[in-house]
Amino acid sequence: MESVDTRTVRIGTRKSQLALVQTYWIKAELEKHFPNLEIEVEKMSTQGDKILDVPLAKIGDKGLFTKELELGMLNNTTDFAVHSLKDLPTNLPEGLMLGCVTKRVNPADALVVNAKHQDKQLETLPEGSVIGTSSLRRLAQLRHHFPHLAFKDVRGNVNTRLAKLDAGDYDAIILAVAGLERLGMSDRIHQVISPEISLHAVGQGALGIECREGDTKILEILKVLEEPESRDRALAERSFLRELEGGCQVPIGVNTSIEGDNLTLVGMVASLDGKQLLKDTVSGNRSDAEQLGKDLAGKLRDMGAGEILAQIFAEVGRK
Ligand SMILES: NCc1[nH]cc(CCC(=O)O)c1CC(=O)O
Repeated sequence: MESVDTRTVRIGTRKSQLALVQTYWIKAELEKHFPNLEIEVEKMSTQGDKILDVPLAKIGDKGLFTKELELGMLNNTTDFAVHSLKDLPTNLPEGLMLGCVTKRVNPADALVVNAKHQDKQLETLPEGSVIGTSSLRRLAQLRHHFPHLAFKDVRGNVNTRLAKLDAGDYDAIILAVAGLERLGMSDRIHQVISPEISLHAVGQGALGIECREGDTKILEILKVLEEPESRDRALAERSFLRELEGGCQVPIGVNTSIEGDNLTLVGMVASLDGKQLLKDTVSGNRSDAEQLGKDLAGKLRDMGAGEILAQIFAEVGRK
């Protein structure tokens, strides 16, 4: 059999700083395992990178950050794409698959504050403080716990958002811990938000590598990057989201943990005003990860999640 490291491998990536950091990390890891592998990086612009003046929730999220990368794989100009797993839709185009989930870093959200609030926490920010977030999930949960705060959309990559915060457009913004850490900006993490306050997005903190279905050589190469716990947790979380038919831009949050063979999945669905917040937990063998996600979705549906989501799709003006 021909060895896996005798062909050139081409990685497709977005051009944002975070995407490039993640892609070059994957490239370096693969080069450690396969010193003879030739790896090229193909930088592409996605719709999500181009449309910067419309709130994310209004555009919808069906592959906003992934479509162009997927076309590259389908027409064989690239072999795989590195995504923040949370940006990867739960249903992939025909012919493509989630080939690998890498070891997850801290999946929590972080509060980042304007300098004038250095001495404050989420709990002590003054009434009316303006919090920047483009995520309905963060919005709904924070409104639920802190109805006295004000919320405003913020778009752009991490650097753009931080610049707007520092310029005084916001009192604080919410960003993923993982993104800030990967960009070497851990010093901006003012407070790590606990799961009791805000459950994170499905897949947050892990990288997902998408590739052609049945491309055994690429799948063989990607195996060295796979981390079983992160993979099982991601499968449970993605199955939960898929079952509720929500993308990244719906107020759905999760938290997962594994102890021994037991996987616990916490999930929530909230209304945009934060007044309704449904939350429940399932637990079972990690080999049934996807079934656990479905079970939890069923539980939340029984509690009324379907009505909350239908209301949101009507409000946001799509579906
Ligand atoms: N939607 C943008 C996006 N996609 C992935 C991350 C952070 C890294 C991660 O969650 O893995 C971010 C920025 C953010 O939410 O702050």
